[in-house]
Amino acid sequence: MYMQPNIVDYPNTFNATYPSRNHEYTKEKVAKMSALIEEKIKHFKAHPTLGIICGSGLGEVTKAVKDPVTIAYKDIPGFPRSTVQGHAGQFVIGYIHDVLVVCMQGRFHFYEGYDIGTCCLPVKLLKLLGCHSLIISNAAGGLNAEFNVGDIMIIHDHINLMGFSGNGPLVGPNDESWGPRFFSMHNAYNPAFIKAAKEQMRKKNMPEHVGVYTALGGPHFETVAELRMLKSQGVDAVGMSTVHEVVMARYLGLHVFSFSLITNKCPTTYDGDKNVNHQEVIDTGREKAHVLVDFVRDLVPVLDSIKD
Ligand SMILES: O=P(O)(O)O[C@H]1O[C@H](CO)[C@@H](O)[C@H]1O
Ligand code: HPA
Repeated sequence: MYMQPNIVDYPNTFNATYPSRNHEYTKEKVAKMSALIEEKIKHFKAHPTLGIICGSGLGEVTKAVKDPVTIAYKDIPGFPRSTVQGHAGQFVIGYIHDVLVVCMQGRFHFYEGYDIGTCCLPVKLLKLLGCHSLIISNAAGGLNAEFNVGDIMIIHDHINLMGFSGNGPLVGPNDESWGPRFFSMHNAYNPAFIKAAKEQMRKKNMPEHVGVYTALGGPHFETVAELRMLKSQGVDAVGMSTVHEVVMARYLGLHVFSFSLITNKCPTTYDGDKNVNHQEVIDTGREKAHVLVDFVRDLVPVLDSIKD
């Protein structure tokens, strides 16, 4: 769906149009959202330090949270709503071990009709709530032949296909008080976090998959020709999220750990009946919920203790 561009008065000369509404999410506006949440969690007498964005069907990760406070997105004025099955549309805030975490059960996707800046608003909110690091999870199709359905792949890099064509969250005026105009995406996925996660996987006898993720605009799944192209370019897992959230997180100076649950295999041949569908994605998430809960629960204190 094409979004009506937002028209903004650019100083002095002309009206510019921007594909991202990021610049509308000013410090003042996002701070109002953050204040509403802070009011509901003030009994913790601490601010959350780690944000967790739950992918499609991966909301059960919140089972690891003790004494949770739940806040619906609809109760935060100006915050978008989740429209996709498997995204409950609420914050779940509480402790995992001794780390106060904010989980987002539900993210926003470009294909829902949100511009790419709005898809990244949650990252700005998590920053203002006090998070120094994020765990960003997603459900993804596996392109790497070594991956089985139900495996976890640690993301060590991405290809920003939507950003390639100018559809990035930071296109438009920049407010330096959030972050710099230009910044590096080198090692955007924190190497120390990756090392710690691999150690967890080894201890748990999980396959230690590490790979490259890419996101397409969706909502349709990919053709065989598209998947073959992506595979030839080094992509291991395919989804419709995460990449732009990671761009926003790095812009804001947040440390990132990200992983995909491989919910389906991506078909790269025309034979057989290999139709990917969203129900399969959700079902795999539910079936693997116990693995995800265990993985995230043990990872949180380790990641929280790594400050750079
Ligand atoms: O990336 P998450 O939100 O996990 O969701 C993935 O699952 C959905 C497709 O089934 C798409 O939204 C894709 O991006
Ligand atoms: O195969 C897929 N393609 C794109 N997005 C996805 N999200 C889950 N599985 C997939």
